[in-house]
Amino acid sequence: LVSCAKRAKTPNSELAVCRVLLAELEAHQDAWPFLSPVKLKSVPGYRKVIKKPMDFFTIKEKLINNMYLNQENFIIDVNLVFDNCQKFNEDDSEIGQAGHRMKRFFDKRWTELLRKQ
Ligand SMILES: Oc1ccc2c(c1)N[C@H](O)CC2
Repeated sequence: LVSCAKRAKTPNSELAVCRVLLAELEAHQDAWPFLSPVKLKSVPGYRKVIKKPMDFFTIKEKLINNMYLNQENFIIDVNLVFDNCQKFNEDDSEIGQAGHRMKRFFDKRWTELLRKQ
């Protein structure tokens, strides 16, 4: 998907935490709405409403291709997944609730992992 990326300068340890975090997000039972890109052709309005689509598969591709210059850019992309979800889905919808649970999980885990460093 993304191959000719600029080589990252992020120290390996920072990227290792991002890989651990992403693996936990992908394994979460509420991850199903976020595992792959939203099919823009089959979801009316999504392309117009959501300016920057993002998902866990795309984030994994970017990690593999060293496209994150630092941990912060990784966290910005993960939060983009949840912000897009809150924008497009009602809070009391299935996907809306999954997004809130995933965001709470992510916020807890990255502070735990980063506070340990
Ligand atoms: O009813 C539907 C149908 C498709 C989607 C959603 C809701 N929400 C997702 O955020 C984007 C994809």
